[in-house]
Amino acid sequence: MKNRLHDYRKLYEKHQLLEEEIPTDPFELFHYWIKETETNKEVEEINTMTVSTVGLDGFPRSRVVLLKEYDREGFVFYTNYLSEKGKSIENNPKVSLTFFWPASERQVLIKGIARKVSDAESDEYFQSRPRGSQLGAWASNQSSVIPSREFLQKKLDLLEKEYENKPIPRPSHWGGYKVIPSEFEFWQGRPNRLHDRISYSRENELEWKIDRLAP
Ligand SMILES: Cc1cc2nc3c(=O)[nH]c(=O)nc-3n(C[C@H](O)[C@H](O)[C@H](O)COP(=O)(O)O)c2cc1C
Ligand code: PXP
Repeated sequence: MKNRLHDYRKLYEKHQLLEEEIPTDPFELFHYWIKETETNKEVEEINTMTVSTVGLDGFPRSRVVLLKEYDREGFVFYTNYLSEKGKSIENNPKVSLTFFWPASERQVLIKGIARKVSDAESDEYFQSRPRGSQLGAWASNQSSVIPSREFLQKKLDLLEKEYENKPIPRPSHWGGYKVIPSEFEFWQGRPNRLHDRISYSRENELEWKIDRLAP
């Protein structure tokens, strides 16, 4: 059976991205796009992004994570350092991030190097999480094969007892990565599939080369 999705057809026409209107600093444009998307209260989880890594087997692998912080240096997400992605990053820190905000017909691609954030930063973020999420980080040996759902639940039950009325420390294998970009691409959907694509490539600490790419 062939399932055709040919009739999904959306015309992108909400915005445009023109050279004369963009900042020289891609972080500024990213910030502007996030802030603008945030004003649309119908958009959920605008901080989701796809992080792609190169696996130990040489294959790329992508998964969604939550962007928790960004500044003029880079983009931070939190995860298990011993997960599949963690091991991949340790072996090859070259990653890409992809944001897709359908409501504003926009996509942002980022190419960069992932570096662990400091223990102090990871501690601070970990302590801000709900206790359930903190225990979840202890309970889940992320990416490993487990026998059943019950296995996880039992681990959680034991951890709840162990840490009852006690602060939960951050597992040393759980923390943040900051992706330091060397390239950004801002994609704005336009009619006739003739989208605007503006790329920023890092030239030095402060300067970026701006190019328009064919859609
Ligand atoms: C909306 C959403 C947000 C997620 N956020 C995170 C996150 O911030 N950190 C994380 O480790 N996994 C997050 N996940 C789970 C990952 O997609 C993935 O399943 C997990 O990190 C294991 O990936 P790996 O086995 O490739 O390392 C999220 C999944 C979804 C759908
Ligand atoms: C496995 C996993 N780890 C970490 C996170 C980040 O969660 P939090 O917002 O609690 O830090 C998520 C979000 O879905 C997740 O699924």
